[in-house]
Amino acid sequence: MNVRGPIVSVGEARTVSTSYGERDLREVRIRPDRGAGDPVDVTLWGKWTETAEHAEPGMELLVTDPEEDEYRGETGYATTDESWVVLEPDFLVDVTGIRSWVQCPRMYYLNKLSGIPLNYPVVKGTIVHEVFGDLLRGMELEASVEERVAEAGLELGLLGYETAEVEDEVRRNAAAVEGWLAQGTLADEDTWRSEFSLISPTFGLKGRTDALRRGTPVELKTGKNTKREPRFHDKVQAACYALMLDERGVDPDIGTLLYTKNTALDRNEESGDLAPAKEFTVGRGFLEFVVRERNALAAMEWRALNDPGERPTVPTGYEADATCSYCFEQDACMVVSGRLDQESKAGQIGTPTPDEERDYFDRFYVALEEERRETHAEYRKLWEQTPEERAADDRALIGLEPVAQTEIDDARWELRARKPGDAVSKLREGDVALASDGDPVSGHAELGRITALGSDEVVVETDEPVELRRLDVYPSEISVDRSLTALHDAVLKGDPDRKDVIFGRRDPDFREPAERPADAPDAYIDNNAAQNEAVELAVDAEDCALIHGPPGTGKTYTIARAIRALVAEGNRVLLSAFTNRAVDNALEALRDQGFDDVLRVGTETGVREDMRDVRLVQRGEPNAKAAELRDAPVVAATTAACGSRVMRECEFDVALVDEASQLTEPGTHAAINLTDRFVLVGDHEQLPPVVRAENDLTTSLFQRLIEAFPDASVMLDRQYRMSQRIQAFASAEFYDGALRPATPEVAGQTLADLGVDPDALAPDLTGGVGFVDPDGERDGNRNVREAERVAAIVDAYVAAGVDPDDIGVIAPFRAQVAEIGRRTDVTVDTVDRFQGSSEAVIVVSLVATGDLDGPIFDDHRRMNVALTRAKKQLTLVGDADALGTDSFYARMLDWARR
Ligand SMILES: Nc1ncnc2c1ncn2[C@@H]1O[C@H](COP(=O)(O)OP(=O)(O)OP(=O)(O)O)[C@@H](O)[C@H]1O
Repeated sequence: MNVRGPIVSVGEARTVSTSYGERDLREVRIRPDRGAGDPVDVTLWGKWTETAEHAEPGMELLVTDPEEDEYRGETGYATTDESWVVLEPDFLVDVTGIRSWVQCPRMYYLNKLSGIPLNYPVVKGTIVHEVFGDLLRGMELEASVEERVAEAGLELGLLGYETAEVEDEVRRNAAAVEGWLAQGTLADEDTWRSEFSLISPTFGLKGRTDALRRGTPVELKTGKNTKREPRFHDKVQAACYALMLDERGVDPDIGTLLYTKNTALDRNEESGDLAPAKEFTVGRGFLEFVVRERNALAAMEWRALNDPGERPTVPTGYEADATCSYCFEQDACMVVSGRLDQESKAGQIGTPTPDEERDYFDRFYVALEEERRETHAEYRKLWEQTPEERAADDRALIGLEPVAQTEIDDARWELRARKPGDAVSKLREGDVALASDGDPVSGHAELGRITALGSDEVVVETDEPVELRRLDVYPSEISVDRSLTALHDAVLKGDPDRKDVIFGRRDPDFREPAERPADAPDAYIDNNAAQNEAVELAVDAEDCALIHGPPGTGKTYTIARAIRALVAEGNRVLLSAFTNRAVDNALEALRDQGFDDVLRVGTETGVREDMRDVRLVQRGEPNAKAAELRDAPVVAATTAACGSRVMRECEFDVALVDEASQLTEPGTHAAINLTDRFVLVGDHEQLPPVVRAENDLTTSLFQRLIEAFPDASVMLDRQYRMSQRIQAFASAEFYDGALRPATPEVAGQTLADLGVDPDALAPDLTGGVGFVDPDGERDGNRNVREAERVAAIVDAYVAAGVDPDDIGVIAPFRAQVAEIGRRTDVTVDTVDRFQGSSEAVIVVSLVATGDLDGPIFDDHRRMNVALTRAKKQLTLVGDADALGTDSFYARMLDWARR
């Protein structure tokens, strides 16, 4: 039994005499049942009073296995010897975070800001870990070393290392692992598991242990340790895994640390215990210590968001006993403290950044931490929802039947499973997802990438084999982590000149046309004045340029032309976008325009097949690999990839960022931090940034800058997609009537162009735009009658001769997407999934009846996207009465019925 709920008040610390002698206690009043119950007192005894010191009203407290007592007719609870006390259990702390927190809380904070930089110890450590995994899987040492070092070719090359020296060092480190594994008692492979992901709902922990040996955690360290005992913070890390295993009912009594450098030490020079493997007993007291430290961390993070002070709470370093002068991070710590004017045990150097920059940093730091909470809330659904609820929520594919597990290249696994025919979810090919044996929390789960997702089969690639019975959406924190780093780099390392523009202290500068190179063409694009102006703005920008591109106005085409012009002037260009799709589309446009000298950075499954020939493969000879990346005139990667440790090492003259209106400010910084100048391309009248939290992250840097500096922007006003009739409404409502068809052919498109006889169709399905009211009934997020009607409309178009590939259906909710998908074979998806694409014929299912309740209808930008996907025929299906309740939708209805 547990008690759990938000804290109402925290009592004073007291000492009382008991039959066991003097004992400390502290009473905390909570509202049990997660706030639903009447307040009760929970007495925290002994060392748990330390956790009470961090507790504040509003935080959530969990006490496991408490003792229940009655006092003056009131029920109360008290900790027992079996109890764990956890603050903010919903805040999932990463084990590596606890490890650095124990060294120094401020180091934990600094690590969040700086991310994992590219340096040799990190790369070498990764290689040794991979070799460790290979050895556990029975691979031969030499083959593994060669393979893993080759795979790290790019990173090693960027760091200036040669293959032979790295192989040599890895071999010496790996010898420790091999020697240890060779000891007879460890030979039984079944007792081993390499790399095991663990999540703990009770302790609010998550992480990935290097290995499990007979259920006990083994951690690999590439450093040396000549003491008998493992290092303290290494033990903390192993103990966190022990806690998570404990929650699964395993009772790991020992933890093992493997210091691989020990075998490489010279016995004549080093004294002490040179054995690489050090074991320690995982005692209850130590585990409790780890939980208390985790609680202190979670409490600090809670305060960062909830304390009323002007600035978010961050650790100062005074919380730790550590000596700053011994700390490797001392310099970085002092710089951050100095620039952000933060209190710090290490002291400060440098002058603080201006107020507006610190305010900006604080605002986005908090916004990103809020986003992290939202991500944790997604994690929670993994254990709070039943598999059926998760499936109904489109967040999981359940009931999969494993068909095959095949070992493929690089010691990876391909898992194949049969999937029930009607199962649908948010998951798409290329997504990273959590593959599990049916229970992603207490069973066996591995992260993998979906490589194929057909109507009755799913294929996933993972590092370790799993019985694939369930596949869950994986709520990754990587975007938050990389955004924090990008924020840090932008504010603390950013060029002052750039910051003057970003913070509105001056207008962006542009070169005079006369200063263009003599061989620059008179016009970059001769059939579209706005596009030509956009390219001019891009090549002349000394800070930034903003290209506003409504639907189908040739953003991609213009980006490609601008890149060619910039390269012709000798610039090295970074091409980026929010999605892989947009990056590949821009590359395709570049190649269509005859420019091929590009390098695509991305994972194999992320990059579209026809762009794989220009994809940067990390594997290879270090120098050659580094040169490939450093010398490419155009490098293309998503903004998420721009935040990777490899890309953070790169420099460019100019960044062109597509879909910039869908990026948060920190997400945009990730790309533009790498460059001198930048060009943002987007449309703030279409979908805003994709975030879970409602805060500053919902406005893009693109939108903020275009509103601040209209003179640095141009709007592309000729569209190449929609007929005159289709574009009219969007043009009037979103673009002040400025959007026009680019040519008479575009304006005059009709269904007849597809060889269809319009007379064969009902009148409301022709004429460019039509409206059908099927008299349906909304039920939750679906409307069955409407779905039937939509399918019938699609059938009518097909019967009239439209190719099913030329038809798309858009619905506002996934439930309705599924409802329609069951009744037709054409592409059916949500608005968000349709952004950036188009079809000859689009049918939109509006679902709502009676009123327009729901966030979908509040954001007109979403509707703008839905209404601007069709080229020749757009048919809206919905309830006329519901649409009539809102003036915007009433105007839409008038237009559709005209
Ligand atoms: N100046 C031009 N001359 C001729 N064709 C053009 C021109 N600009 C764009 N196009 C064509 O118009 C079509 C749409 O262009 P593009 O794909 O670049 O639009 P987009 O704005 O990126 O679209 P989306 O709104 O989907 O992002 C393409 O077929 C492209 O080749």
